[in-house]
Amino acid sequence: MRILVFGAGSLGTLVGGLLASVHDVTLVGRNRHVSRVSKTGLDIVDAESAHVSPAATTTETGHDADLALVTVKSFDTPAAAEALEACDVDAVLSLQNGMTEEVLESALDVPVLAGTATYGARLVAPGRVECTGIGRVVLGVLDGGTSPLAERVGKAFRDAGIRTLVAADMPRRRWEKLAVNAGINAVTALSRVENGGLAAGEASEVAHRAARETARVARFEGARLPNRVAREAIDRVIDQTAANRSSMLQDVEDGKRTEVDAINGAVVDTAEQYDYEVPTNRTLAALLRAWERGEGLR
Ligand SMILES: NC(=O)C1=CN([C@@H]2O[C@H](COP(=O)(O)OP(=O)(O)OC[C@H]3O[C@@H](n4cnc5c(N)ncnc54)[C@H](OP(=O)(O)O)[C@@H]3O)[C@@H](O)[C@H]2O)C=CC1
Ligand SMILES: CC(C)(CO)C(=O)C(=O)O
Repeated sequence: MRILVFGAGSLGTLVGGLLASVHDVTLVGRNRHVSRVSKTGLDIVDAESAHVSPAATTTETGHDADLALVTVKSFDTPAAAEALEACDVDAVLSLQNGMTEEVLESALDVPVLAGTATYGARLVAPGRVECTGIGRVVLGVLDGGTSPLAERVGKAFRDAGIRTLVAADMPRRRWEKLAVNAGINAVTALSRVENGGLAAGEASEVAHRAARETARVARFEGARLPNRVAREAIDRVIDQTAANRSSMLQDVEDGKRTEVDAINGAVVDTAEQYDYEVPTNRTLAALLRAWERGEGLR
């Protein structure tokens, strides 16, 4: 399969690098990283280990591929969609956190698959990515159900050794992931604790309230996500990733823009459509945006 990875940062480089062992992969990313990959290849280290040589470029448009994998941060999705409009790709798959697939779907006239990834990735130097945890990719049809395209993409991922599930219930899974991220990411970023710090105590209660609100909004949207399932999901992730510093905590520590708009902000925006109040998500979003507007960003 010819695969274009749009956004060769941590996750895109890891997944694109793994795919490159059996597929024809082009990474679209930033200068120092892509020029190192073009010259000497890419090292994948830690939980996965490989040396691969995908094509790599800073050129965003004019590519021809069977699949474009979108792995930019959520706030860069509109720009990614605009660039992909000027490419010839047959299908798109997002592995981003937050509700980004709708942005891609409204801008592009090719099928957009939904995806979630629980692999851990960190681009530690140009041409070198750490796999900090082997997780799983779950992908499928955005509105649910099955399709030959989703099966073909799932097989392409599995052929490359990536643990992958093709799921027919992506709407529920996306909301479940959003509930987990709405609870864990903002709370760990604001309280500066690792995920395990939310196992008990006041911050844990805030995280659970945010997840519960998200589950309620998911049900308004027609997703089958009872509060109990959302609670079990967040508890499971807190337990399994206790030592993790969430991606939003890392962004705050690095003085970088966060994905709050696509996570807690998306919960608030959707809740408004149903005249439903989500005070915990609203507060978390307001505090993170205040940090972003203030002295926080470098
Ligand atoms: N890292 C992980 O372990 C996981 C990440 N995710 C999700 O995956 C997504 C990506 O995360 P992550 O990989 O960590 O983020 P990164 O910031 O490491 O990667 C995104 C990369 O895309 C680049 N980029 C943005 N716009 C363009 C463009 N127009 N052309 C070329 N390159 C571009 C960015 O460059 P620049 O910074 O210079 O703009 C950056 O290098 C997020 O939604 C995240 O939540 C999900 C699961 C795990
Ligand atoms: C699941 C979780 C919370 C793991 O840290 C994550 O997705 C993130 O940090 O963005």
